[in-house]
Amino acid sequence: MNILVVGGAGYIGSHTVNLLKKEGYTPIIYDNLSKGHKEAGEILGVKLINGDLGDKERLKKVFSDEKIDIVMHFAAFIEVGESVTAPAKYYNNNVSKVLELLDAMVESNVKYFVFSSTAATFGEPETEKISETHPQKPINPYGKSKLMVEEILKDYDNAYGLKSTVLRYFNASGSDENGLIGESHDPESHLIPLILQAASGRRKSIKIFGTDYDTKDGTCVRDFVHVYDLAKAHILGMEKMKNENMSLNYNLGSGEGFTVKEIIEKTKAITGVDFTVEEEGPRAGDPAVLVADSEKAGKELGWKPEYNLDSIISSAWKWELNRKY
Ligand SMILES: NC(=O)c1ccc[n+]([C@@H]2O[C@H](COP(=O)([O-])OP(=O)(O)OC[C@H]3O[C@@H](n4cnc5c(N)ncnc54)[C@H](O)[C@@H]3O)[C@@H](O)[C@H]2O)c1
Ligand SMILES: O=c1ccn([C@@H]2O[C@H](COP(=O)(O)OP(=O)(O)O[C@H]3O[C@H](CO)[C@H](O)[C@H](O)[C@H]3O)[C@@H](O)[C@H]2O)c(=O)[nH]1
Repeated sequence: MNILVVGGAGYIGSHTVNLLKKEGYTPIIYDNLSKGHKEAGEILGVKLINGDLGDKERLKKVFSDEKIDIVMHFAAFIEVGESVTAPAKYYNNNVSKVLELLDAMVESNVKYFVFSSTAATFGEPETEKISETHPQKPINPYGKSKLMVEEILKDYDNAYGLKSTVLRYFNASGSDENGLIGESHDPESHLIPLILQAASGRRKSIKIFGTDYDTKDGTCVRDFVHVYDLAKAHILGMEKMKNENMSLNYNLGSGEGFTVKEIIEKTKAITGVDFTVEEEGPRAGDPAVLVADSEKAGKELGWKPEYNLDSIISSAWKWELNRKY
């Protein structure tokens, strides 16, 4: 099966490419390298086409030349804070350009689409854990842009029969256990890689954003899920969507929340480094608690996260100490 992985030179896309290849699929990366790393394609030995998501004619040619069966779509801008100050950038890349990709698919008769959505489509949680039936009321343009695509996908299924699997990740973390590929965002805004940069000395400290939340130690609670567990869910979701010719959606997390302070303490224990921690005011747009209810993915896909928090942090630490890009 030939799978076009749009945004496959980025963090989650590249780990999914690696798993797809290991499991016998033929992934081809399509990425404009605005944020991704061409080294990921080279290290994994996978063809990388340098192209933009919004280039419909180019995509149609790629679909035909490479005989593409399925598209996995990871490409997006991903910083919540930036989306508040530069919404046009987010609606353009995360919504308008996705329409070009979807239209290229419809015109080329490519019928299956796997979409990277996010817990940020839910906004402030109304229940302890967030299941697929939780209301979707995003509180920032990033989350809104992802929800818009979810809605567009329902209409494209009704009108054109384009089937999609929507996967809403909670906090993706961890890197390849062998240190082959890993998380490398510029700028980095994610908690675990930033803590590890404080441990390795690339950063002088880690700042805690907010210590007065209504949680057990006053810091935010998040649900961390290993990037290879997410990659596995892409394969399971894709197979079910194709076999049953139906559109699907799942929330993907471990179901367990950890506070920011707990993550820092665990990282100190795993790395053996006692780095500086500073306390700051809260970051705009951060819900206090985000924890997934992933029972539906368990029941329907047989998906269960295999990596715990320790293996998430230690795989990311290995990468931090020996980064290839
Ligand atoms: N990282 C997380 O914790 C997280 C959580 C929930 C959802 N997501 C979603 O998962 C997806 C992947 O996230 P990531 O952390 O791997 O991000 P990333 O920035 O590492 O990867 C995105 C890739 O898309 C490419 N890209 C961006 N715009 C493009 C365009 N117009 N044309 C072609 N390529 C383009 C970039 O060059 C990059 O390689 C995103 O859609 C993100 O919204 C991520
Ligand atoms: O230096 C830092 C960085 C983060 N945090 C805190 O750590 C928690 C996690 O922050 P991240 O930026 O790592 O992750 P988010 O939960 O904000 O967001 C991530 O998950 C979301 C879904 O839950 C979105 O999909 C988004 O793209 C993705 O970055 C937050 O409480 C944040 O305030 C700190 O205290 N210090």
